[in-house]
Amino acid sequence: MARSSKPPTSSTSSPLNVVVIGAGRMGADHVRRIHEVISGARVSAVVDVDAERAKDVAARFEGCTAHTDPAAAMAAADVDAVLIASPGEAHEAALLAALARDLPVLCEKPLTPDAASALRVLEAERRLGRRRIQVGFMRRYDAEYLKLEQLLRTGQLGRPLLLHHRHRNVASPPGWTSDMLIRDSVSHEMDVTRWLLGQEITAVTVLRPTPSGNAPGGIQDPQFVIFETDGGAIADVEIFVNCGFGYQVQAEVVCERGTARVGDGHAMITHMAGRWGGTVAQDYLERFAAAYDREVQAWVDATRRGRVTGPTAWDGYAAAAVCEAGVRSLTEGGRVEVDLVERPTLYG
Ligand SMILES: NC(=O)C1=CN([C@@H]2O[C@H](COP(=O)(O)OP(=O)(O)OC[C@H]3O[C@@H](n4cnc5c(N)ncnc54)[C@H](O)[C@@H]3O)[C@@H](O)[C@H]2O)C=CC1
Ligand SMILES: O=C1[C@@H](O)[C@H](O)[C@@H](O)[C@H](O)[C@H]1O
Repeated sequence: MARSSKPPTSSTSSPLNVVVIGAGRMGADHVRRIHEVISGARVSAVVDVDAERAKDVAARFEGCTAHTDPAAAMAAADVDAVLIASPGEAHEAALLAALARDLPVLCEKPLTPDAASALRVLEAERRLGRRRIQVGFMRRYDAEYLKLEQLLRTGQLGRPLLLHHRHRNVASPPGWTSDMLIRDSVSHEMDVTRWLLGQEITAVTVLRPTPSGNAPGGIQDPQFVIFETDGGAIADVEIFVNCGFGYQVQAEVVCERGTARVGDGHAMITHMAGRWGGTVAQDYLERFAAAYDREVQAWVDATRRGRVTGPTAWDGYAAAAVCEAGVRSLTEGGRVEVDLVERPTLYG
């Protein structure tokens, strides 16, 4: 947990004024969450390059203004914090503008789309001399993943040896390409593997099974991804973004003295008319609703105390570096080593 030298502009009794950049699927959902679900913050401005979209989302909440330029919105006098939910390619500019104003930021994953731009952000934060950025790897706030991480930390199961992940989406959005399975989807497993094991990923191998006949535009879907870590563990990820039936995210850790598994989604099982079963979530907004709520509440609470918690810019950079290795393995084949710079002392 890092302590910032600059307390938020708001006093602890007044809500944090948040600028939300990007009013698409995630941005609009975070705006709703800040106004309707969590406490201690309000959205003072919504920014989107699509002026109509910004206006539409801002108009739902009293006193919320609409903008098309992130830097101009951040320049307003009453801004305490920034939530970035624009596409990954737009994150670097928004992050650098927020850091230039010493504003705390919750940035949706990815921190940035590649390691070089992520390093530029790390360098800007290092120059500032304090952590201001939390990256939106929300699985760290999911009740099941939290339990798993706590169990592993007790050491009861012994040393983790293997980690199996499954990540399935109903259908990929229009225009998806094969590398997006790694960059947009498997980036979560990169973070969760590093977090659960407390180890860095050192090499990535992407295997390409015969694609599903339902994969649009001939994209390579599914893929089977293997991570090696600096602690000697191996993690595998089945990523399948056109599975058709539901949104499933599961993880099983195999340790020296036992295993633990999350994500089976057995909230309720029915037995009826000679059959038994439950339901499968249909997307991430449903499956991880509580995790997003917990993530944004934790960010607001920490920010109001002048602190920065959660996944750091280093975590975002590490995921970007692993993504690059993964995309190279996907396109060129074989095992690709991850190229990580030395971790700056700011990130512990
Ligand atoms: N944590 C999670 O589970 C998820 C995270 N994401 C992440 O959230 C971010 C947004 O994704 P979606 O909402 O799905 O995308 P989206 O395409 O629905 O929305 C993006 C919005 O940003 C706007 N925009 C584009 N460039 C901009 C700029 N330079 N400044 C301001 N606004 C700009 C677009 O007009 C659009 O309204 C991405 O980084 C994505 O990876 C997305 C889905 C799930
Ligand atoms: O971050 C996300 C999306 O961008 C991505 O496209 C999905 O595959 C993930 O499940 C979701 O959590």
